[in-house]
Amino acid sequence: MPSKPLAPVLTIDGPSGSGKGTVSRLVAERLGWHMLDSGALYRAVGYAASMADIDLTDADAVTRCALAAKIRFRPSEDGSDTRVVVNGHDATDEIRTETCGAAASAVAAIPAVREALRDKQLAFRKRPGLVADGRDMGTVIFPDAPFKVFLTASAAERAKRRYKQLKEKGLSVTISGLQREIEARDERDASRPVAPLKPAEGALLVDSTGMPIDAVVAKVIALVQPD
Ligand SMILES: Nc1ncnc2c1ncn2[C@@H]1O[C@H](COP(=O)(O)OP(=O)(O)OP(=O)(O)O)[C@@H](O)[C@H]1O
Ligand SMILES: Nc1ccn([C@H]2C[C@H](O)[C@@H](COP(=O)(O)O)O2)c(=O)n1
Repeated sequence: MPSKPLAPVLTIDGPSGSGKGTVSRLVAERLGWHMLDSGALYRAVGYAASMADIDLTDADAVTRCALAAKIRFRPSEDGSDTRVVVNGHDATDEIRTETCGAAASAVAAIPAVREALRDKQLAFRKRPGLVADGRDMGTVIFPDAPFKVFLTASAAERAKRRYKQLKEKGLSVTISGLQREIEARDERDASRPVAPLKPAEGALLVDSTGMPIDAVVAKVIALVQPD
Protein backbone atom coordinates (compact mmCIF):
# COMPACT_ATOMS: atom_id res chain seq x y z
CA MET A 1 0.00 0.00 0.00
CA PRO A 2 1.45 3.43 -0.88
CA SER A 3 2.50 5.38 2.25
CA LYS A 4 0.61 8.58 3.14
CA PRO A 5 2.46 11.75 2.08
CA LEU A 6 4.13 13.59 4.97
CA ALA A 7 2.54 16.76 6.33
CA PRO A 8 3.87 19.97 4.70
CA VAL A 9 6.45 21.99 6.62
CA LEU A 10 7.32 25.70 6.46
CA THR A 11 10.79 26.28 7.92
CA ILE A 12 11.76 29.70 9.28
CA ASP A 13 15.45 29.92 10.14
CA GLY A 14 17.49 32.96 11.06
CA PRO A 15 19.59 34.69 13.70
CA SER A 16 18.50 35.69 17.19
CA GLY A 17 15.90 38.45 17.36
CA SER A 18 15.09 38.42 13.65
CA GLY A 19 11.43 37.77 14.52
CA LYS A 20 11.25 34.03 13.77
CA GLY A 21 9.19 33.19 16.86
CA THR A 22 6.72 36.04 16.39
CA VAL A 23 6.27 35.44 12.67
CA SER A 24 6.06 31.63 13.07
CA ARG A 25 3.33 31.96 15.69
CA LEU A 26 1.25 34.37 13.57
CA VAL A 27 1.70 32.35 10.38
CA ALA A 28 0.86 29.07 12.17
CA GLU A 29 -2.32 30.69 13.55
CA ARG A 30 -3.32 31.96 10.11
CA LEU A 31 -2.71 28.60 8.45
CA GLY A 32 -4.09 26.53 11.35
CA TRP A 33 -0.79 24.60 11.43
CA HIS A 34 1.24 23.25 14.36
CA MET A 35 4.33 25.07 15.54
CA LEU A 36 7.80 23.96 16.63
CA ASP A 37 10.02 26.40 18.57
CA SER A 38 13.22 24.37 18.27
CA GLY A 39 15.26 27.03 20.10
CA ALA A 40 13.17 26.33 23.22
CA LEU A 41 14.49 22.74 23.19
CA TYR A 42 18.12 23.92 23.16
CA ARG A 43 17.30 26.54 25.78
CA ALA A 44 15.69 23.81 27.93
CA VAL A 45 18.85 21.69 27.72
CA GLY A 46 21.04 24.72 28.52
CA TYR A 47 18.78 25.44 31.47
CA ALA A 48 18.74 21.82 32.73
CA ALA A 49 22.53 21.60 32.46
CA SER A 50 23.03 24.92 34.27
CA MET A 51 20.61 23.84 37.04
CA ALA A 52 22.64 20.66 37.47
CA ASP A 53 25.89 22.69 37.63
CA ILE A 54 27.22 20.94 34.56
CA ASP A 55 30.19 22.53 32.81
CA LEU A 56 28.76 23.45 29.38
CA THR A 57 32.05 22.55 27.69
CA ASP A 58 31.82 18.97 29.05
CA ALA A 59 30.20 17.41 25.98
CA ASP A 60 29.59 13.97 27.57
CA ALA A 61 27.91 15.38 30.68
CA VAL A 62 25.76 17.81 28.66
CA THR A 63 24.73 15.00 26.32
CA ARG A 64 23.70 12.77 29.25
CA CYS A 65 21.69 15.71 30.56
CA ALA A 66 20.01 16.24 27.14
CA LEU A 67 19.12 12.55 26.87
CA ALA A 68 17.65 12.47 30.39
CA ALA A 69 15.83 15.84 30.27
CA LYS A 70 12.03 15.67 30.26
CA ILE A 71 10.97 18.64 28.12
CA ARG A 72 7.29 19.29 27.66
CA PHE A 73 5.35 22.05 25.86
CA ARG A 74 1.88 22.67 27.23
CA PRO A 75 -0.72 25.40 26.68
CA SER A 76 -1.08 27.87 29.57
CA GLU A 77 -4.27 27.64 31.65
CA ASP A 78 -5.92 30.53 29.75
CA GLY A 79 -4.61 29.17 26.43
CA SER A 80 -2.81 32.45 25.61
CA ASP A 81 0.71 31.01 25.39
CA THR A 82 2.80 27.85 25.52
CA ARG A 83 4.58 26.88 28.73
CA VAL A 84 7.90 25.04 28.63
CA VAL A 85 8.25 22.50 31.43
CA VAL A 86 11.75 21.15 32.10
CA ASN A 87 12.11 18.18 34.44
CA GLY A 88 8.74 19.02 36.01
CA HIS A 89 9.52 22.73 36.54
CA ASP A 90 7.79 25.50 34.52
CA ALA A 91 10.90 27.21 33.11
CA THR A 92 9.11 29.34 30.47
CA ASP A 93 10.41 32.68 31.74
CA GLU A 94 13.83 31.48 32.90
CA ILE A 95 14.75 30.04 29.49
CA ARG A 96 14.07 33.39 27.75
CA THR A 97 16.99 35.29 29.33
CA GLU A 98 20.07 36.17 27.25
CA THR A 99 22.13 34.06 29.70
CA CYS A 100 20.03 31.03 28.84
CA GLY A 101 20.24 31.95 25.13
CA ALA A 102 24.04 31.84 25.40
CA ALA A 103 23.88 28.49 27.28
CA ALA A 104 21.58 27.15 24.54
CA SER A 105 24.02 28.29 21.87
CA ALA A 106 26.89 26.52 23.71
CA VAL A 107 25.08 23.17 24.13
CA ALA A 108 23.76 23.41 20.54
CA ALA A 109 27.35 23.19 19.24
CA ILE A 110 27.66 19.62 20.65
CA PRO A 111 26.77 17.14 17.87
CA ALA A 112 25.41 14.46 20.27
CA VAL A 113 23.06 17.01 21.85
CA ARG A 114 21.66 17.85 18.41
CA GLU A 115 21.22 14.13 17.75
CA ALA A 116 19.42 13.71 21.11
CA LEU A 117 16.90 16.40 20.12
CA ARG A 118 16.37 15.29 16.54
CA ASP A 119 13.47 12.83 16.99
CA LYS A 120 11.65 15.20 19.35
CA GLN A 121 11.65 17.78 16.54
CA LEU A 122 10.59 15.33 13.81
CA ALA A 123 7.61 14.27 15.97
CA PHE A 124 6.09 17.75 15.54
CA ARG A 125 5.43 17.08 11.85
CA LYS A 126 1.70 16.45 11.83
CA ARG A 127 -1.27 17.27 9.62
CA PRO A 128 -2.42 19.73 8.47
CA GLY A 129 1.13 21.16 8.58
CA LEU A 130 4.00 22.49 10.67
CA VAL A 131 5.74 25.85 10.97
CA ALA A 132 9.23 25.11 12.36
CA ASP A 133 11.44 27.90 13.70
CA GLY A 134 15.17 27.60 14.40
CA ARG A 135 18.63 27.60 12.84
CA ASP A 136 18.74 24.30 10.93
CA MET A 137 15.08 23.57 10.23
CA GLY A 138 15.45 23.88 6.45
CA THR A 139 19.03 22.58 6.19
CA VAL A 140 19.08 19.53 8.52
CA ILE A 141 15.83 18.63 10.29
CA PHE A 142 13.29 19.11 7.47
CA PRO A 143 15.43 19.29 4.30
CA ASP A 144 12.44 18.13 2.21
CA ALA A 145 10.20 20.98 3.47
CA PRO A 146 8.30 22.49 0.51
CA PHE A 147 8.49 26.02 1.99
CA LYS A 148 11.67 27.58 3.41
CA VAL A 149 12.36 31.08 4.71
CA PHE A 150 15.55 32.68 6.05
CA LEU A 151 14.60 35.69 8.16
CA THR A 152 17.20 38.32 9.04
CA ALA A 153 17.49 41.91 10.27
CA SER A 154 20.54 44.03 11.03
CA ALA A 155 22.21 43.37 14.40
CA ALA A 156 21.47 46.97 15.44
CA GLU A 157 17.76 46.54 14.73
CA ARG A 158 17.62 43.18 16.50
CA ALA A 159 19.32 44.68 19.57
CA LYS A 160 16.72 47.49 19.63
CA ARG A 161 13.87 44.98 19.39
CA ARG A 162 15.33 42.86 22.20
CA TYR A 163 15.92 45.99 24.31
CA LYS A 164 12.25 46.98 24.00
CA GLN A 165 11.13 43.41 24.78
CA LEU A 166 13.33 43.10 27.90
CA LYS A 167 12.59 46.64 29.15
CA GLU A 168 8.88 45.81 29.01
CA LYS A 169 9.66 42.89 31.33
CA GLY A 170 11.40 45.33 33.69
CA LEU A 171 14.93 44.03 33.05
CA SER A 172 17.96 46.29 33.24
CA VAL A 173 19.81 46.06 29.90
CA THR A 174 21.60 48.31 27.41
CA ILE A 175 21.27 48.32 23.62
CA SER A 176 25.05 48.16 23.14
CA GLY A 177 25.37 45.22 25.59
CA LEU A 178 22.55 43.36 23.85
CA GLN A 179 24.07 43.99 20.42
CA ARG A 180 27.39 42.53 21.60
CA GLU A 181 25.60 39.42 22.97
CA ILE A 182 23.58 39.02 19.77
CA GLU A 183 26.67 39.31 17.57
CA ALA A 184 28.59 36.81 19.74
CA ARG A 185 25.70 34.33 19.53
CA ASP A 186 25.36 34.81 15.72
CA GLU A 187 29.10 34.15 15.35
CA ARG A 188 28.97 30.98 17.45
CA ASP A 189 25.82 29.64 15.73
CA ALA A 190 27.10 30.38 12.22
CA SER A 191 30.66 29.09 12.67
CA ARG A 192 30.05 25.74 14.38
CA PRO A 193 30.89 22.71 12.21
CA VAL A 194 27.56 20.94 12.84
CA ALA A 195 24.27 22.38 11.50
CA PRO A 196 25.52 25.98 11.32
CA LEU A 197 23.12 28.88 10.93
CA LYS A 198 22.83 29.50 7.19
CA PRO A 199 20.07 29.84 4.61
CA ALA A 200 18.77 26.53 3.24
CA GLU A 201 19.09 26.06 -0.49
CA GLY A 202 16.11 27.67 -2.19
CA ALA A 203 14.98 29.54 0.95
CA LEU A 204 13.16 32.84 0.51
CA LEU A 205 15.44 35.49 2.07
CA VAL A 206 13.52 38.12 4.04
CA ASP A 207 15.37 41.07 5.60
CA SER A 208 12.91 42.49 8.13
CA THR A 209 14.99 45.59 8.98
CA GLY A 210 12.46 48.42 9.04
CA MET A 211 9.68 46.07 7.96
CA PRO A 212 6.53 45.84 10.13
CA ILE A 213 5.61 42.41 11.50
CA ASP A 214 2.38 42.29 9.44
CA ALA A 215 4.33 42.83 6.22
CA VAL A 216 6.71 39.97 7.08
CA VAL A 217 3.77 37.68 7.88
CA ALA A 218 2.07 38.59 4.59
CA LYS A 219 5.25 37.78 2.64
CA VAL A 220 5.59 34.39 4.30
CA ILE A 221 1.91 33.51 3.86
CA ALA A 222 2.21 34.42 0.17
CA LEU A 223 4.96 31.82 -0.18
CA VAL A 224 2.69 29.06 1.17
CA GLN A 225 -0.56 30.29 -0.38
CA PRO A 226 0.27 32.21 -3.57
CA ASP A 227 -2.82 33.70 -5.20
N1 LIG B 1 9.48 43.05 11.92
C1 LIG B 1 9.55 43.43 13.20
N2 LIG B 1 9.51 44.74 13.53
C2 LIG B 1 9.59 45.13 14.82
N3 LIG B 1 9.71 44.31 15.87
C3 LIG B 1 9.75 42.99 15.60
C4 LIG B 1 9.69 42.48 14.28
N4 LIG B 1 9.76 41.13 14.33
C5 LIG B 1 9.87 40.82 15.63
N5 LIG B 1 9.86 41.92 16.39
C6 LIG B 1 10.00 41.97 17.87
O1 LIG B 1 11.35 41.60 18.14
C7 LIG B 1 11.42 40.84 19.34
C8 LIG B 1 12.15 39.52 19.04
O2 LIG B 1 11.33 38.76 18.18
P1 LIG B 1 11.29 37.16 18.27
O3 LIG B 1 11.37 36.72 19.68
O4 LIG B 1 10.15 36.72 17.45
O5 LIG B 1 12.67 36.82 17.55
P2 LIG B 1 13.39 35.41 17.36
O6 LIG B 1 14.06 35.45 16.03
O7 LIG B 1 12.41 34.31 17.60
O8 LIG B 1 14.47 35.47 18.53
P3 LIG B 1 15.22 34.25 19.25
O9 LIG B 1 15.83 33.43 18.17
O10 LIG B 1 16.28 34.87 20.09
O11 LIG B 1 14.19 33.50 20.06
C9 LIG B 1 9.97 40.67 19.82
O12 LIG B 1 9.72 41.62 20.81
C10 LIG B 1 9.14 40.95 18.58
O13 LIG B 1 7.86 41.50 18.88
N1 LIG C 1 17.32 24.76 15.45
C1 LIG C 1 18.06 25.40 16.39
C2 LIG C 1 17.47 26.26 17.30
C3 LIG C 1 18.26 26.87 18.24
N2 LIG C 1 19.59 26.60 18.27
C4 LIG C 1 20.46 27.17 19.30
C5 LIG C 1 21.23 28.37 18.83
C6 LIG C 1 20.56 29.54 19.48
O1 LIG C 1 21.49 30.56 19.79
C7 LIG C 1 19.93 28.94 20.74
C8 LIG C 1 18.63 29.58 21.19
O2 LIG C 1 17.72 29.63 20.11
P1 LIG C 1 16.55 30.75 20.05
O3 LIG C 1 15.58 30.43 21.11
O4 LIG C 1 17.19 32.08 20.24
O5 LIG C 1 15.95 30.58 18.66
O6 LIG C 1 19.68 27.58 20.42
C9 LIG C 1 20.14 25.77 17.33
O7 LIG C 1 21.37 25.54 17.35
N3 LIG C 1 19.36 25.16 16.44
